[in-house]
Amino acid sequence: MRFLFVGAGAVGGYFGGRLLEKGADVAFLVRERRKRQLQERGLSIRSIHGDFHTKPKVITAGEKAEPFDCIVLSVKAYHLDTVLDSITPYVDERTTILPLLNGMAHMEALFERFGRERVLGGLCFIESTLNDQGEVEQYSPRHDMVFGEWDGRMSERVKSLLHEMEGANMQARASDHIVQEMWNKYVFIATFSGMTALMRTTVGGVTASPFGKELFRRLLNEVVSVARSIEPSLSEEMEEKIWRVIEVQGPEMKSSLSRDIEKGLPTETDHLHGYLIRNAPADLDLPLLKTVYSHVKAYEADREKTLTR
Ligand SMILES: NC(=O)C1=CN([C@@H]2O[C@H](COP(=O)(O)OP(=O)(O)OC[C@H]3O[C@@H](n4cnc5c(N)ncnc54)[C@H](OP(=O)(O)O)[C@@H]3O)[C@@H](O)[C@H]2O)C=CC1
Ligand SMILES: CC(C)(CO)C(=O)C(=O)O
Repeated sequence: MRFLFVGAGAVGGYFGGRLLEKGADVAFLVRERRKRQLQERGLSIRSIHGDFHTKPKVITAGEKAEPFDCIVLSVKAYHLDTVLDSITPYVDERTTILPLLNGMAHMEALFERFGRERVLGGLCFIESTLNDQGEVEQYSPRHDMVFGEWDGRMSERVKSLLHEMEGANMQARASDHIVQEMWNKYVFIATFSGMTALMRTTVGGVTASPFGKELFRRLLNEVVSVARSIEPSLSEEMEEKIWRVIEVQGPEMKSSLSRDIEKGLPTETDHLHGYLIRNAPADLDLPLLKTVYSHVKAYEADREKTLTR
């Protein structure tokens, strides 16, 4: 199976690298600067699960290549529009598109562009980042990728993807309820990234602060209320289950959105928090979610001003 990972960042670089390590056929679609970096220094993973270094195959948008069997999307949400155009030449009837982005809004764009039958649901649970040398640093015990058909079928393509990933130094799992799992992850990350970004600290820093735990729980409650208004099939127990997941995170854990703020980069708050607010019923009171969103948007506006000065 030929894989194309779109973006060789924290997530794509990690999972694409792990598949290369096991001998899979993987190429990365990257932009010029990252291409030069990967050609000069190679792809390096520094991880609690073991380091790995390789010289990967890289292509840039527009370069000639046969369509791929599986295109894994691992870019930030605000790069998705450009990426949809870039991958179109590499998609044909054999291609499966597997997005690993946090959130849900990208699914609508993918279904619209490529048709539902081309796209799997997907998510990952991993804490990783690119350091200033362009190496992937990976910290969390979990390095999980989950994917599945939108209707829950255990299809042949899901089985063969799983087969390709077997034996790689990562946890790959097929899900027969990927919609619920993606929402669970979305609710988790909207809450987790929201609180850690708002308070500019780790999960342990939030919960040790005077009202941190209480605010965390209230934000979770708001996010679950919106999620269940958008997707009524979501289970009633999800709030309790996600709270338990938040509670067992290591105290040093941070979100990729917080790391982006620390690095002075744009964030996915429009995709994560903005999407929920835009799609919430008008009478739902969302004071904490709106505080998170306004806070991160204010950071983004200041960042823009500094860049244009
Ligand atoms: N990091 C984490 O711990 C986790 C992240 N996620 C989610 O995974 C997704 C990806 O995040 P993450 O890997 O952290 O992000 P990164 O910013 O680390 O990586 C994204 C990569 O995409 C590349 N890119 C951007 N535009 C293009 C383009 N047009 N063509 C090719 N490559 C492009 C960027 O390359 P460059 O700018 O160098 O050109 C960058 O290296 C997000 O939705 C995030 O929320 C989910 C779970 C955990
Ligand atoms: C919280 C975490 C690390 C879990 O995968 C994540 O999804 C993110 O930071 O974007």
